[in-house]
Amino acid sequence: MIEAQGLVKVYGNKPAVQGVSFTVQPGRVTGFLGPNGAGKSTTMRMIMGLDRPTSGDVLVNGKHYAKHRAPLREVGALLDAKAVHTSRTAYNHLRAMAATHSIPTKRVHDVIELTGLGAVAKKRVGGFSLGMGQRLGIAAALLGDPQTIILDEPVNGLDPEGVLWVRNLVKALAAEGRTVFLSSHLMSEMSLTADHLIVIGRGRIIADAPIQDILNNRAQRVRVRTDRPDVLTRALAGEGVSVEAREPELLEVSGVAARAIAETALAQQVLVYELTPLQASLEEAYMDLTKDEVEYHSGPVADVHDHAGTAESGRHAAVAAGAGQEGN
Ligand SMILES: Nc1ncnc2c1ncn2[C@@H]1O[C@H](COP(=O)(O)OP(=O)(O)OP(=O)(O)O)[C@@H](O)[C@H]1O
Repeated sequence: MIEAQGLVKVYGNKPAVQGVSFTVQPGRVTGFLGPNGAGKSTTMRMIMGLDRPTSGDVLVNGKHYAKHRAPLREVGALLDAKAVHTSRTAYNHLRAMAATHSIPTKRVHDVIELTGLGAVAKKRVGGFSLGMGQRLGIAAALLGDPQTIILDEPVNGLDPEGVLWVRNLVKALAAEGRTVFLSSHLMSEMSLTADHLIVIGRGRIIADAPIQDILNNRAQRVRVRTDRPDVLTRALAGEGVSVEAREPELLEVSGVAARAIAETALAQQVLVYELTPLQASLEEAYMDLTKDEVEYHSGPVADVHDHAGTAESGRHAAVAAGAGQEGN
Protein backbone atom coordinates (compact mmCIF):
# COMPACT_ATOMS: atom_id res chain seq x y z
CA MET A 1 0.00 0.00 0.00
CA ILE A 2 1.14 3.56 -0.70
CA GLU A 3 -0.12 6.37 1.54
CA ALA A 4 0.64 9.97 0.60
CA GLN A 5 -0.35 12.75 2.95
CA GLY A 6 -0.17 16.41 1.96
CA LEU A 7 2.82 15.93 -0.35
CA VAL A 8 4.33 19.17 -1.59
CA LYS A 9 7.39 19.62 -3.80
CA VAL A 10 8.65 23.02 -4.82
CA TYR A 11 11.65 23.33 -7.16
CA GLY A 12 13.10 26.79 -6.62
CA ASN A 13 9.92 28.84 -6.81
CA LYS A 14 8.15 26.32 -9.09
CA PRO A 15 5.49 24.26 -7.27
CA ALA A 16 5.58 20.82 -8.94
CA VAL A 17 3.31 19.00 -6.45
CA GLN A 18 0.90 21.02 -4.35
CA GLY A 19 -0.49 19.12 -1.36
CA VAL A 20 -1.30 15.70 -2.74
CA SER A 21 -2.95 13.02 -0.59
CA PHE A 22 -4.00 9.57 -1.79
CA THR A 23 -3.87 5.89 -0.95
CA VAL A 24 -2.93 3.23 -3.47
CA GLN A 25 -4.60 -0.01 -2.41
CA PRO A 26 -3.32 -3.53 -2.98
CA GLY A 27 -5.10 -5.97 -5.26
CA ARG A 28 -5.86 -3.60 -8.10
CA VAL A 29 -4.08 -1.60 -10.75
CA THR A 30 -4.12 2.09 -9.93
CA GLY A 31 -3.41 4.41 -12.82
CA PHE A 32 -1.72 7.76 -12.20
CA LEU A 33 -2.78 9.96 -15.04
CA GLY A 34 -2.10 13.54 -15.93
CA PRO A 35 -0.94 15.86 -18.65
CA ASN A 36 2.76 16.60 -19.19
CA GLY A 37 4.33 18.34 -16.25
CA ALA A 38 1.42 17.50 -13.93
CA GLY A 39 3.71 16.11 -11.22
CA LYS A 40 3.48 12.33 -11.76
CA SER A 41 7.20 11.60 -11.89
CA THR A 42 7.93 13.98 -9.02
CA THR A 43 5.32 12.21 -6.86
CA MET A 44 6.74 8.80 -7.74
CA ARG A 45 10.27 9.97 -6.97
CA MET A 46 9.09 11.18 -3.56
CA ILE A 47 7.48 7.79 -2.90
CA MET A 48 10.83 6.14 -3.66
CA GLY A 49 12.78 8.58 -1.48
CA LEU A 50 14.61 10.00 -4.51
CA ASP A 51 13.21 13.48 -3.98
CA ARG A 52 12.63 14.91 -0.53
CA PRO A 53 9.15 16.41 -0.13
CA THR A 54 9.13 20.13 0.66
CA SER A 55 6.39 19.11 3.10
CA GLY A 56 4.06 16.19 3.65
CA ASP A 57 4.82 12.53 3.93
CA VAL A 58 4.56 9.30 2.02
CA LEU A 59 4.72 5.72 3.28
CA VAL A 60 5.11 2.50 1.32
CA ASN A 61 3.90 -0.66 3.03
CA GLY A 62 3.65 1.36 6.26
CA LYS A 63 7.16 2.87 6.30
CA HIS A 64 9.27 5.47 4.54
CA TYR A 65 10.98 3.79 1.60
CA ALA A 66 14.44 4.34 3.08
CA LYS A 67 13.42 2.73 6.39
CA HIS A 68 12.80 -0.68 4.83
CA ARG A 69 15.56 -3.16 5.65
CA ALA A 70 15.34 -4.75 2.17
CA PRO A 71 13.64 -2.09 0.03
CA LEU A 72 13.97 -4.00 -3.24
CA ARG A 73 11.92 -6.80 -1.70
CA GLU A 74 9.22 -4.32 -0.61
CA VAL A 75 8.96 -1.98 -3.56
CA GLY A 76 10.05 -2.38 -7.15
CA ALA A 77 10.10 0.68 -9.35
CA LEU A 78 10.71 1.63 -12.93
CA LEU A 79 11.24 5.37 -12.85
CA ASP A 80 13.57 6.19 -15.72
CA ALA A 81 14.39 3.35 -18.07
CA LYS A 82 17.05 5.46 -19.76
CA ALA A 83 18.92 5.71 -16.46
CA VAL A 84 20.54 2.30 -17.07
CA HIS A 85 23.29 3.16 -19.52
CA THR A 86 25.84 0.59 -18.76
CA SER A 87 28.47 -1.44 -20.54
CA ARG A 88 27.26 -4.43 -18.51
CA THR A 89 25.07 -7.07 -20.02
CA ALA A 90 21.44 -7.20 -18.92
CA TYR A 91 22.16 -10.42 -17.07
CA ASN A 92 25.16 -8.95 -15.22
CA HIS A 93 23.24 -5.77 -14.41
CA LEU A 94 20.44 -7.79 -12.80
CA ARG A 95 22.89 -10.15 -11.12
CA ALA A 96 24.76 -7.25 -9.55
CA MET A 97 21.48 -5.82 -8.25
CA ALA A 98 20.46 -9.22 -6.91
CA ALA A 99 23.83 -9.77 -5.21
CA THR A 100 23.61 -6.51 -3.24
CA HIS A 101 20.15 -7.50 -1.98
CA SER A 102 20.82 -11.17 -1.23
CA ILE A 103 18.46 -12.24 -3.99
CA PRO A 104 19.28 -15.70 -5.42
CA THR A 105 20.57 -15.94 -9.00
CA LYS A 106 17.62 -18.14 -9.90
CA ARG A 107 15.37 -15.10 -9.51
CA VAL A 108 17.52 -13.26 -12.10
CA HIS A 109 16.81 -16.04 -14.59
CA ASP A 110 13.12 -15.96 -13.65
CA VAL A 111 12.69 -12.23 -14.31
CA ILE A 112 14.69 -12.44 -17.55
CA GLU A 113 12.27 -15.08 -18.75
CA LEU A 114 9.22 -13.23 -17.43
CA THR A 115 10.18 -10.04 -19.27
CA GLY A 116 11.12 -11.75 -22.54
CA LEU A 117 14.77 -10.67 -22.35
CA GLY A 118 16.20 -14.17 -22.83
CA ALA A 119 17.57 -13.54 -26.32
CA VAL A 120 19.37 -10.32 -25.36
CA ALA A 121 20.33 -11.05 -21.75
CA LYS A 122 24.01 -11.44 -22.66
CA LYS A 123 24.09 -8.23 -24.70
CA ARG A 124 25.35 -4.87 -23.44
CA VAL A 125 22.55 -2.75 -22.06
CA GLY A 126 24.06 0.37 -23.66
CA GLY A 127 22.95 -0.92 -27.07
CA PHE A 128 19.36 -1.66 -26.04
CA SER A 129 16.38 -0.11 -27.79
CA LEU A 130 13.96 1.95 -25.68
CA GLY A 131 11.57 -1.02 -25.56
CA MET A 132 14.26 -3.43 -24.41
CA GLY A 133 15.35 -0.86 -21.82
CA GLN A 134 11.76 -0.72 -20.55
CA ARG A 135 11.66 -4.51 -20.24
CA LEU A 136 14.96 -4.48 -18.37
CA GLY A 137 13.65 -1.77 -16.05
CA ILE A 138 10.56 -3.86 -15.35
CA ALA A 139 12.75 -6.93 -14.77
CA ALA A 140 14.76 -4.93 -12.23
CA ALA A 141 11.56 -3.71 -10.56
CA LEU A 142 10.33 -7.28 -10.16
CA LEU A 143 13.67 -8.72 -9.05
CA GLY A 144 12.92 -8.62 -5.33
CA ASP A 145 9.44 -10.11 -5.85
CA PRO A 146 8.06 -6.96 -4.20
CA GLN A 147 4.61 -6.42 -2.76
CA THR A 148 4.40 -2.94 -4.26
CA ILE A 149 5.27 -2.08 -7.85
CA ILE A 150 5.62 1.47 -9.19
CA LEU A 151 6.04 1.96 -12.92
CA ASP A 152 6.47 5.40 -14.51
CA GLU A 153 5.22 5.31 -18.12
CA PRO A 154 6.02 1.58 -18.53
CA VAL A 155 4.61 1.27 -22.06
CA ASN A 156 6.73 4.12 -23.38
CA GLY A 157 8.63 2.86 -26.41
CA LEU A 158 7.03 -0.58 -26.44
CA ASP A 159 5.57 -2.09 -29.59
CA PRO A 160 1.91 -3.28 -29.51
CA GLU A 161 2.93 -6.74 -28.36
CA GLY A 162 4.97 -5.15 -25.56
CA VAL A 163 2.08 -2.90 -24.56
CA LEU A 164 -0.21 -5.92 -24.31
CA TRP A 165 2.42 -7.76 -22.32
CA VAL A 166 2.72 -4.93 -19.76
CA ARG A 167 -1.07 -4.76 -19.53
CA ASN A 168 -1.39 -8.45 -18.75
CA LEU A 169 1.61 -8.42 -16.42
CA VAL A 170 0.33 -5.60 -14.21
CA LYS A 171 -3.14 -7.12 -14.06
CA ALA A 172 -1.64 -10.46 -13.02
CA LEU A 173 0.49 -8.75 -10.35
CA ALA A 174 -2.57 -6.99 -8.94
CA ALA A 175 -4.57 -10.22 -9.04
CA GLU A 176 -1.88 -11.73 -6.79
CA GLY A 177 -2.79 -9.07 -4.24
CA ARG A 178 0.08 -6.69 -4.95
CA THR A 179 -0.11 -2.91 -5.01
CA VAL A 180 0.43 -1.70 -8.57
CA PHE A 181 0.85 2.02 -9.29
CA LEU A 182 1.30 2.94 -12.90
CA SER A 183 1.70 6.35 -14.50
CA SER A 184 0.76 7.25 -18.01
CA HIS A 185 -0.33 10.18 -20.12
CA LEU A 186 -2.20 7.74 -22.38
CA MET A 187 -5.81 7.61 -21.29
CA SER A 188 -6.64 4.95 -23.84
CA GLU A 189 -4.06 2.61 -22.36
CA MET A 190 -5.21 3.32 -18.80
CA SER A 191 -8.79 2.54 -19.71
CA LEU A 192 -7.69 -0.97 -20.68
CA THR A 193 -5.33 -1.53 -17.78
CA ALA A 194 -6.30 0.29 -14.61
CA ASP A 195 -9.14 -0.47 -12.18
CA HIS A 196 -8.79 2.79 -10.33
CA LEU A 197 -7.57 6.19 -11.45
CA ILE A 198 -5.83 9.02 -9.69
CA VAL A 199 -5.81 12.03 -12.00
CA ILE A 200 -3.35 14.84 -11.34
CA GLY A 201 -3.20 18.25 -12.96
CA ARG A 202 -0.77 21.07 -12.14
CA GLY A 203 0.36 19.27 -9.01
CA ARG A 204 -3.14 18.74 -7.58
CA ILE A 205 -5.37 15.66 -7.46
CA ILE A 206 -8.42 16.27 -9.60
CA ALA A 207 -9.96 12.80 -9.42
CA ASP A 208 -9.41 9.68 -7.34
CA ALA A 209 -12.02 7.04 -8.14
CA PRO A 210 -12.76 3.75 -9.87
CA ILE A 211 -12.62 4.21 -13.65
CA GLN A 212 -16.31 3.44 -13.98
CA ASP A 213 -17.22 6.21 -11.51
CA ILE A 214 -15.14 8.73 -13.46
CA LEU A 215 -17.12 7.84 -16.56
CA ASN A 216 -20.47 7.90 -14.80
CA ASN A 217 -19.85 11.23 -13.08
CA ARG A 218 -19.15 13.03 -16.29
CA ALA A 219 -22.04 15.24 -17.32
CA GLN A 220 -24.25 13.00 -19.42
CA ARG A 221 -24.53 14.11 -23.03
CA VAL A 222 -27.60 13.41 -25.09
CA ARG A 223 -27.92 13.57 -28.87
CA VAL A 224 -31.21 15.12 -29.92
CA ARG A 225 -32.68 15.36 -33.42
CA THR A 226 -35.54 17.79 -33.71
CA ASP A 227 -37.17 19.88 -36.42
CA ARG A 228 -37.21 22.92 -34.08
CA PRO A 229 -33.69 23.13 -32.59
CA ASP A 230 -34.08 26.88 -31.96
CA VAL A 231 -37.19 26.44 -29.79
CA LEU A 232 -35.75 23.47 -27.89
CA THR A 233 -32.41 25.23 -27.31
CA ARG A 234 -34.20 28.22 -25.75
CA ALA A 235 -36.43 26.00 -23.64
CA LEU A 236 -33.54 23.93 -22.30
CA ALA A 237 -31.31 26.89 -21.42
CA GLY A 238 -30.33 27.05 -17.77
CA GLU A 239 -27.44 26.84 -15.38
CA GLY A 240 -25.12 23.90 -16.00
CA VAL A 241 -26.81 23.15 -19.31
CA SER A 242 -24.94 23.22 -22.59
CA VAL A 243 -26.64 22.87 -25.96
CA GLU A 244 -24.49 22.65 -29.08
CA ALA A 245 -25.85 22.61 -32.62
CA ARG A 246 -24.00 19.88 -34.56
CA GLU A 247 -26.06 19.89 -37.73
CA PRO A 248 -29.18 21.84 -38.79
CA GLU A 249 -31.49 19.47 -36.87
CA LEU A 250 -28.98 17.86 -34.51
CA LEU A 251 -28.21 19.09 -30.98
CA GLU A 252 -25.87 17.75 -28.36
CA VAL A 253 -27.11 18.52 -24.88
CA SER A 254 -25.30 18.10 -21.60
CA GLY A 255 -26.54 18.82 -18.11
CA VAL A 256 -30.10 17.58 -18.75
CA ALA A 257 -31.20 13.93 -18.67
CA ALA A 258 -32.85 12.42 -21.74
CA ARG A 259 -36.24 12.14 -20.04
CA ALA A 260 -36.21 15.82 -19.00
CA ILE A 261 -35.36 16.79 -22.60
CA ALA A 262 -38.35 14.74 -23.79
CA GLU A 263 -40.60 16.45 -21.23
CA THR A 264 -39.40 19.90 -22.31
CA ALA A 265 -39.94 19.01 -25.97
CA LEU A 266 -43.44 17.74 -25.19
CA ALA A 267 -44.31 20.90 -23.27
CA GLN A 268 -43.11 23.00 -26.21
CA GLN A 269 -44.89 20.73 -28.70
CA VAL A 270 -41.63 20.24 -30.56
CA LEU A 271 -41.08 17.10 -32.63
CA VAL A 272 -38.11 15.01 -31.48
CA TYR A 273 -37.06 12.12 -33.70
CA GLU A 274 -33.91 10.99 -31.91
CA LEU A 275 -32.93 11.08 -28.24
CA THR A 276 -29.73 9.14 -27.56
CA PRO A 277 -27.78 9.25 -24.28
CA LEU A 278 -24.09 9.14 -25.23
CA GLN A 279 -21.60 7.07 -23.26
CA ALA A 280 -18.57 9.23 -22.57
CA SER A 281 -15.30 7.69 -23.51
CA LEU A 282 -12.65 7.74 -20.85
CA GLU A 283 -10.67 10.02 -23.17
CA GLU A 284 -13.50 12.57 -23.11
CA ALA A 285 -13.89 12.28 -19.35
CA TYR A 286 -10.15 12.87 -18.99
CA MET A 287 -10.14 15.89 -21.30
CA ASP A 288 -13.06 17.28 -19.32
CA LEU A 289 -11.29 16.76 -16.01
CA THR A 290 -7.98 18.22 -17.10
CA LYS A 291 -9.08 20.97 -19.46
CA ASP A 292 -8.14 23.70 -16.98
CA GLU A 293 -5.09 21.88 -15.69
CA VAL A 294 -2.81 21.32 -18.65
CA GLU A 295 0.52 23.02 -18.35
CA TYR A 296 1.31 22.68 -22.04
CA HIS A 297 -1.39 23.44 -24.60
CA SER A 298 -1.02 22.03 -28.08
CA GLY A 299 -0.81 24.32 -31.04
CA PRO A 300 -3.08 23.83 -34.06
CA VAL A 301 -2.75 20.41 -35.66
CA ALA A 302 -1.02 21.98 -38.67
CA ASP A 303 1.89 22.86 -36.35
CA VAL A 304 2.60 19.24 -35.55
CA HIS A 305 2.15 17.73 -38.99
CA ASP A 306 5.85 17.44 -39.60
CA HIS A 307 6.15 15.07 -36.64
CA ALA A 308 2.70 13.56 -36.76
CA GLY A 309 1.96 9.87 -36.72
CA THR A 310 2.40 8.54 -33.23
CA ALA A 311 1.01 9.53 -29.88
CA GLU A 312 4.57 10.01 -28.75
CA SER A 313 5.49 12.51 -31.45
CA GLY A 314 2.23 14.36 -30.76
CA ARG A 315 3.16 14.59 -27.12
CA HIS A 316 6.56 16.05 -27.88
CA ALA A 317 5.03 18.47 -30.32
CA ALA A 318 2.58 19.51 -27.61
CA VAL A 319 5.43 20.18 -25.22
CA ALA A 320 7.28 22.17 -27.86
CA ALA A 321 4.17 24.19 -28.67
CA GLY A 322 3.65 24.96 -25.00
CA ALA A 323 7.25 25.82 -24.17
CA GLY A 324 7.38 29.15 -22.50
CA GLN A 325 3.96 28.81 -20.88
CA GLU A 326 5.40 27.13 -17.83
CA GLY A 327 4.39 28.77 -14.62
CA ASN A 328 1.42 30.62 -16.08
N1 LIG B 1 14.40 18.62 -11.02
C1 LIG B 1 13.54 19.56 -11.36
N2 LIG B 1 13.83 20.86 -11.28
C2 LIG B 1 12.96 21.82 -11.59
N3 LIG B 1 11.69 21.58 -12.01
C3 LIG B 1 11.31 20.31 -12.11
C4 LIG B 1 12.20 19.22 -11.80
N4 LIG B 1 11.52 18.05 -12.00
C5 LIG B 1 10.29 18.39 -12.42
N5 LIG B 1 10.17 19.74 -12.49
C6 LIG B 1 8.96 20.47 -12.89
O1 LIG B 1 7.91 20.02 -12.05
C7 LIG B 1 6.71 19.87 -12.78
C8 LIG B 1 6.20 18.44 -12.67
O2 LIG B 1 7.09 17.59 -13.39
P1 LIG B 1 6.93 16.00 -13.46
O3 LIG B 1 8.08 15.48 -14.25
O4 LIG B 1 6.73 15.47 -12.11
O5 LIG B 1 5.58 15.86 -14.29
P2 LIG B 1 4.98 14.59 -15.02
O6 LIG B 1 3.54 14.60 -14.71
O7 LIG B 1 5.77 13.39 -14.69
O8 LIG B 1 5.17 15.00 -16.55
P3 LIG B 1 5.49 14.11 -17.85
O9 LIG B 1 4.23 13.38 -18.21
O10 LIG B 1 5.82 15.18 -18.84
O11 LIG B 1 6.64 13.22 -17.51
C9 LIG B 1 7.01 20.32 -14.20
O12 LIG B 1 6.67 21.66 -14.34
C10 LIG B 1 8.50 20.15 -14.31
O13 LIG B 1 9.03 21.07 -15.23
